[in-house]
Amino acid sequence: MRAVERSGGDAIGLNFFPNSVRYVDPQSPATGRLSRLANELGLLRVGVFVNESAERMAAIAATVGLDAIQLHGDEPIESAESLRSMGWPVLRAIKLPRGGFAAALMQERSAAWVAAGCHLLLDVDAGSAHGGSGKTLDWPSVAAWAQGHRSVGWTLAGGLKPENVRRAIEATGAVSVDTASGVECPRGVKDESRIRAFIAAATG
Ligand SMILES: O=C(O)c1ccccc1N[C@@H]1O[C@H](COP(=O)(O)O)[C@@H](O)[C@H]1O
Repeated sequence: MRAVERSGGDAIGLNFFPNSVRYVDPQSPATGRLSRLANELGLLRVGVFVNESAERMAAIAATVGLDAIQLHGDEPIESAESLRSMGWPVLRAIKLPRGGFAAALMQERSAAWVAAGCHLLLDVDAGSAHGGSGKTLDWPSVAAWAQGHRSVGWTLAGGLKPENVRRAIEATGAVSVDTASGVECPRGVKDESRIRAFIAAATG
């Protein structure tokens, strides 16, 4: 976490999906300590959830101390509306095919979430794993959609790593990027040098 802050990163993700290799227990004192340290370092704390009720997400967010909630499953739009009405910033993962996709598909999958006040997180459809696939999107397709939707807030995710994040930014015009597996070695364990290299490549 200190590597994120020292290198100029601005957020961390706390993953509350029990099937994920990155899962952290919301009841564990260690998770609360992690959250407090992130807050002291000025990092935004994003909770990653899959198919939890809005009430449970809000309760975990309040207990652990989160700044935003990332919906990365098949949640209904009502979950986002409910969280937004409670004042929580919401990021909605829009899961897209690996190959090229039409801007109309992206529009169809994202319009209601934008209308509900969500920030979009564009990721590859990882099936039952939901996220953390390490696979990249078709960046030209992302760029084609983004050019027509300049007022929409979005973040690029999906297989980003030190070796490709600069190319991804240049190809898509992303102003914010997110990664999970791309800064790990071995899988599931964050690697300080990869975090530094990722942020340097993204911001350089
Ligand atoms: O990381 C996970 O295990 C995960 C599980 C379930 C939902 C989301 C998850 N992570 C998110 O997936 C994207 C892409 O990950 P990657 O960079 O391709 O490894 C990432 O932004 C995480 O927020």
